[in-house]
Amino acid sequence: MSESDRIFAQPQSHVPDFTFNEDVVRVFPDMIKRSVPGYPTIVENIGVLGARFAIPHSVLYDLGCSLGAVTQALRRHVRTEGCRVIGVDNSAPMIERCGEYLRAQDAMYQELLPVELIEADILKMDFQPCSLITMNFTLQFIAPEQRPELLARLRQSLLPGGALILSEKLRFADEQEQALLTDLHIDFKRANGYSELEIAQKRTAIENVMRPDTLEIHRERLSAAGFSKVIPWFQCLNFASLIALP
Ligand SMILES: C[S@@+](CC[C@H](N)C(=O)[O-])C[C@H]1O[C@@H](n2cnc3c(N)ncnc32)[C@H](O)[C@@H]1O
Ligand SMILES: O=C(O)C(=O)C[C@]1(C(=O)O)C=C[C@@H](O)C=C1
Repeated sequence: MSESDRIFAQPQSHVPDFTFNEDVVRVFPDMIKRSVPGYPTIVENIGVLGARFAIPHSVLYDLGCSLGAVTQALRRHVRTEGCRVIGVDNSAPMIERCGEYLRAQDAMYQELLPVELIEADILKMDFQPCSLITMNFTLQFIAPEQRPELLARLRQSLLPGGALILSEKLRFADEQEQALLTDLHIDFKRANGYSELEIAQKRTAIENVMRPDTLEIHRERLSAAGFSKVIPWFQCLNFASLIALP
């Protein structure tokens, strides 16, 4: 089982940039649930949405799969014949632990979709034709200047009738909206037991590596990448999920 997240509980003289290392992997399920409002709802419903877009005998990608929460939800909900899931992450400890979780799921249920796990940088890999791509809080960790090309390549690999499901932390152009939703997100973290020190040190750790965009920038960039329609289906505070159609 996953341990509780105490990573930022002690004062650090220098807070290093956040990485998905062994220490984070150990506490990740607890960390993401206590940090991202709506995370369990988003994950479960990506399984439900996935079932609608999955095309028989096609690939479903889970990019930045971490411990495979979305992959597991797809396996709970998608019954489309001949589909298989490919989970990709460039963190070796994530992929290793993800494999253990998926083997546990295999042992509990029958007739689950097959899964292939790949340790790779999504910026460097080639994508097969696919009916579903999920990036659940992954794009925000990709350098902004590399996002347009990645999205264009993903759009090219999507089959007609498929979809990209993109979940991201948002920022807001309107100052008041940005201030209120940031404060409410901090309230959410406090309500989940994080101290002021933990909240402050985590913010320092992620500020150089996680760069949220506004919904307007997401829309424009997805459209420039060739997506015909962008449909927000979930928002809780400053976290949202979008369906982008090819
Ligand atoms: C916030 S986590 C994703 C959470 C996960 N999708 C879930 O729903 O539980 C972001 C993940 O993206 C991965 N990642 C970041 N940049 C990547 C890249 N260039 N290629 C592959 N994976 C990447 C990280 O290693 C991390 O596991
Ligand atoms: O925005 C924050 O403060 C977060 O902690 C967010 C966030 C995320 O959105 O991925 C950052 C890193 C961890 O993966 C868990 C949550």
